[in-house]
Amino acid sequence: MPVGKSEGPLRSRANLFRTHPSLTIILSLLILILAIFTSASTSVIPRLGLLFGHLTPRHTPATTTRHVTTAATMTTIYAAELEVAQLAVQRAAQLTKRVFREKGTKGAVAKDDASPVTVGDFGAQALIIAALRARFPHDAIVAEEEAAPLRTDAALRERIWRLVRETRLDDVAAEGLLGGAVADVEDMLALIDRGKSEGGRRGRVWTIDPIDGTKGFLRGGQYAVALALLENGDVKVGVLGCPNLPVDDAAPLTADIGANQTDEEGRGVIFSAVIGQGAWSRPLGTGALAEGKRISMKPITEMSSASFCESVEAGHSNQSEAAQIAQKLGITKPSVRMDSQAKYGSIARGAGDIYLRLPTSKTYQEKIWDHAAGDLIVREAGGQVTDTKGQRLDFGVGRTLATNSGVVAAPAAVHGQVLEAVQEVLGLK
Ligand SMILES: Nc1ncnc2c1ncn2[C@@H]1O[C@H](COP(=O)(O)O)[C@@H](O)[C@H]1OP(=O)(O)O
Ligand SMILES: [Mg+2]
Repeated sequence: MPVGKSEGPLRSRANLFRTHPSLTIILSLLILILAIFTSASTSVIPRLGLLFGHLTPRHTPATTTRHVTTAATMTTIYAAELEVAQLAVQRAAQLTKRVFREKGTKGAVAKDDASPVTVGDFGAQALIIAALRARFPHDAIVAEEEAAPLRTDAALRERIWRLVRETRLDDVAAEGLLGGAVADVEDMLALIDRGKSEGGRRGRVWTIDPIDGTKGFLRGGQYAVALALLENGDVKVGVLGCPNLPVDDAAPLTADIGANQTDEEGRGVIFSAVIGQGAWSRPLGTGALAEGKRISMKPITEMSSASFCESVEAGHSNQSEAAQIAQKLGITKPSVRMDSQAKYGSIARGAGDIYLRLPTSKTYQEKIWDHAAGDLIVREAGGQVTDTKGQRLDFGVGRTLATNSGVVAAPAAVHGQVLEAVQEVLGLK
């Protein structure tokens, strides 16, 4: 092809740009915008969430693929909430694990209601709320602890601040998704006190138990870092970090699962669920989220070989009534006792079958942070969760489950049978 023929148009185009420099600028801008949008699916959109809170993340497509594993990449609904909640729990668990490894009192402080709280509870709560504030700044928060004891105790405050300052995920992008570090001690106190919402049936409310099962934590047993999102009173997202449970979903519940935990390698699991999307487990890590696996409850074919879980603390659940219920059902195995919502996670993945929580007092009201995540995880794994009257747990009443009494959680197919035995023993029929 003659050279002149192909050069002609090129030269005239070059002249056009020389005579109209604004065209060069417009073209460059167009190229830049195109480049941004093609890379947006992997980097830009998730960061917009940091600016616009829950408005953007709710509609985030599978943008966070590197961190969101199978569960979330399949759908966009609550994907950002699920990812942030799991990473926040994973980060908080790094702090609680550090405290757990300390021998002795683990910084235990007496609360007004005589229940213990540790430096781990305060620190984990601050870290989780920091992530929620960064990503979903308009959401309300119902959390177990408040900063008052720290404001009057400088040594305690400093100890917790050191833990908070030093705890971060070892994956820069994951840490970035949580909004980064807490600014200073005052900010830490303010974060802890953001958890004072009254909850209720309207809008988005996160509920946090930074260390569920504090007594188990102090004893060296099971505990959980619990986080759930309620919308108009219903649980939509639930996450439980259980640092002392085996990673393997198929590992049977041993009699000693609730005791003598040493935070050894190979343990630690995150359970998660999103409404209508199933329940998942994955290893509890230190950086980006590990790959998750779908979990489901084990069908009970023979009630005689079923196992049931209950509290270690006899003051939290009536153990003698539970034994009578088990006998009535023909269950032959002794109960598996463990602290915290690790019980919900354990039955959700089929390691155990039934969880009974039988009131020990007429006046105690269960707290929403002690049940919200576990309730959804079990229901999404094929279970049914009610109170001893057979009513669904109502998380829209306020900070407590004021209208419920106890918990009966079992695979859906046998829940009716279990509830009947519960009601017979408790004299509710
Ligand atoms: N009388 C009670 N009945 C039921 N649960 C209780 C009672 N007293 C305390 N709890 C709560 O039980 C939870 C632990 O449950 P589990 O026995 O399954 O590990 C804790 O959050 C604890 O709340 P708190 O932290 O306010 O003491
Ligand atoms: Mg608790």
